[in-house]
Parts: sequence; C-alpha cells; structure tokens
Amino acid sequence: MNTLSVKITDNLHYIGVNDRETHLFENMWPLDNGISYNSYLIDGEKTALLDTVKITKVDNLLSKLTGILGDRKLDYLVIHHMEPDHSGSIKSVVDMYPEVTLVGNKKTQDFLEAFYGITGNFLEVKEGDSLDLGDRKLTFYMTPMVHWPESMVSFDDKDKILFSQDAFGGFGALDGPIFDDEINWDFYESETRRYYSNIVGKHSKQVQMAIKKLEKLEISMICPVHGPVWRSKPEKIIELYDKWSKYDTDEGVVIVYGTMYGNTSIMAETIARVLAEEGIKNIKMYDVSKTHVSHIINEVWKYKGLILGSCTYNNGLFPPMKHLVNVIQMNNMRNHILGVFGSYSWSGGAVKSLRGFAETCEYDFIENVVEAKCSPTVEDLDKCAEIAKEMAKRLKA
Ligand SMILES: Cc1cc2nc3c(=O)[nH]c(=O)nc-3n(C[C@H](O)[C@H](O)[C@H](O)COP(=O)(O)O)c2cc1C
Repeated sequence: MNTLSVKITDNLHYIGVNDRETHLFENMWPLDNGISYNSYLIDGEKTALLDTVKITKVDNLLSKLTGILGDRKLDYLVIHHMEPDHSGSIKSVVDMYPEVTLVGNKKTQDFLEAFYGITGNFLEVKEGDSLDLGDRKLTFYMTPMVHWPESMVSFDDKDKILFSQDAFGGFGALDGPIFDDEINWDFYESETRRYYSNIVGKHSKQVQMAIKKLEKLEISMICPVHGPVWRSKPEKIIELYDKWSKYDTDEGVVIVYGTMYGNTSIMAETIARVLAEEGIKNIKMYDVSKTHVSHIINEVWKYKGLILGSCTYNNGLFPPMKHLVNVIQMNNMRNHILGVFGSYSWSGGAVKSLRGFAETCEYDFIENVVEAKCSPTVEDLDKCAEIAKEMAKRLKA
C-alpha cells in the first residue's frame, strides 16, 4: 500500500492517518467528523519516528514509514504520550525495526511494559534532556497530566518546532488540509474546543503550567498528535488553549433541559425568549436527551451563562440530565453563572438535585429557582422570566 505523506520541512514528514470509521473517541465522545492520529518522521543524519497511531491504522503508518526510509534503519522512536491512540502501533514498529531505541521518561517505560510487555532498548529522558539527531536536537519538557502522567513534549532547536502530543490538538479528520493555513478554521475551532472540553479541559491547571513552561521557547511551528499542524500561526492555538484553560468565557447562555412530556421545555422556551428580549445574542438551547453531552459541554465551555432545567424522575434528576451534571463535574468546568428550574408531579426532587450540584461547583448561582407542578402556570413562567432577567443582568455586569 502506498499512501500519502506530506513534507513539513527538510527531513521532516507528516505521516499521520485519518480515522473516519470509529464512532466514539475513548468509546464515549462522538467522532462525527473523524479524527487524525498524527505521527512525524525525521530523516536527517539520524532517523526518528515521533509517536505512532492507533493499531487499526498500523498498515497505513508502516507503509508511509518504510516508503520514506527505504533501506535506512530507524534509529529512534520518541514516545511523547502512551494513550493507545498514539502508542498502539509501537510494537509493530519495534517488530519491523528491532534495533530501534525507544525514547521516553520513566513513566513511559513503566506503561510500555504494562501495556505491551516491551522492555529493553529504552533511553530515559528527563526534563531539559536533549536527543542529538546530528543535524538537529530534540529537547524534552515534561507536561504531566496534559493529558496523562507520562505526557511530555519536545522542541526541535533547528526549525523551532514543538512536538506537543495531545496539547494544542483537536477533533476532526484532516480532509486534505494538513496545515493551519490550509484549513477552514470556522469548522476546526469548534472541533478543537470540543476536544479540549471533552478530553483535556479537566486538566486545565496542568495546561496552564505547561503553557508557562513553554513560554520561553521561540516556537515557529506546533506539531500536535491530533488536528492540523500549526505552521503559520502557532500563537493562535496557544492563545486559545490559554483562554480555555483559564476558563475565560464569552457572553452567552446555554440552556439545557430534560423533559419527557414537554412541560419543562415550555419553561426553557420562556427563559430563552426573555434572554433575547434582554439583549443576549448568543443563546444555545438543547434537549439533553437528544444532543450528545460532548456537544453540550463544548458550548458550556464557551459561554458564561448556564441554565439547567429538569423534570423529576424517581425523586431526582431526569437520568440524561444527571449524566450531563456528572460530566460537568468530572471535567471540572468553572466560571459560570448558573440558573436552574424544573418540574414535578408529586414529591419533586429535580430542582433540589440541581441546587445540590450548584453547591458543589462554586458557580455564581441565581437563587430564584422555580419548580412547576405538572404544567407550568403563568406564575411559574413569570418566575422563569425572572431567572432570565437576572442572568442577563449578571452577564452584562
Ligand atoms: C417515570 C416517571 C417518574 C417520575 N417520577 C417522579 C417523582 O419521583 N416525583 C415527582 O414529583 N414527579 C415524578 N414524575 C412526574 C414528572 O416529573 C412530572 O410530570 C413533570 O412535570 C414531567 O415534566 P415533563 O413534561 O417536562 O416531562 C415522574 C414521571 C415519570 C413519567
């Protein structure tokens, strides 16, 4: 099989692959637009493969690798991150090039043995160590928990390229374009933020630490393991990751409701209408049973206002809403103004649960809540309008 590789600079090639078959990333997050697993090959005085791809795509990777290397041997395989979407093909590469030296940190070595039973031919690197490739040198910086404990990045002193593993990556297959100046960023921005909010955002504190650590480098290009190669404006993706990891949000409101028979959605419609009357331009409304939580939290990460409404189900939250609340907590989402509402028919429970959630997440909570019995009354809808007005007031404050 002869598949496409793309030259990035002299002796540096993109040999990543696209995956449009997998439905769910981590068997959980929808890949409506696919994903790329990026791998890079240096073929200068020494040869080095930087990260591999998911095992389902190993043939494609090996074909590109051998296509460029020809009779040359592979000197190094640098492992920036051990999550199987990048480490899955390591064993196949080692089988093909048994003399290759694997490069990683102490935790990488531990995972290599635990995942794949691989020992030996390993070069351990620590913070600030360099790997001499003859005509260029890679220097390593540890970025623990961006996205796993062993995660690390490397910086190429010759072309000033940062190999950033999951950091600065995004969802979305590379449908022809590889570089940031070739892509339609309107599409990729949302997919990149969805990747951030779904996968990396939980570790925002560590992302901030990594950005601070890398500030001193003069980065001219970023090669992540997902999404486009940032050769034109690497500062753009650094700025966005900086903004998202600081929980810096835009003016707007995400309304999410859970309903079985429509009563709770009537309340949501009222809230949305009043927000519009109050001058809020960005209003995103979702039925929690229909839109996957992945897309909802992408919007929640973007906007400061969050209004959650739920019907009562077995004394508590409607299960899909319970799942959303769990994911918001799990991903450690912060810096929101929160309003809640709900409905019930006998003893209630949904609004009480949403209040409980508000207490755990330290959001700016709008105290005037409303819980309608069965179908909302005019008074209930007036109270919904009050939540919307208070939200608009706080957003504009
Ligand atoms: C399966 C099921 C379980 C429910 N459990 C409760 C409950 O535990 N407590 C309660 O007060 N209402 C309960 N309800 C009533 C609904 O919460 C109530 O009718 C609500 O207004 C429905 O809102 P919706 O029209 O937006 O779906 C339940 C309804 C269903 C269908």
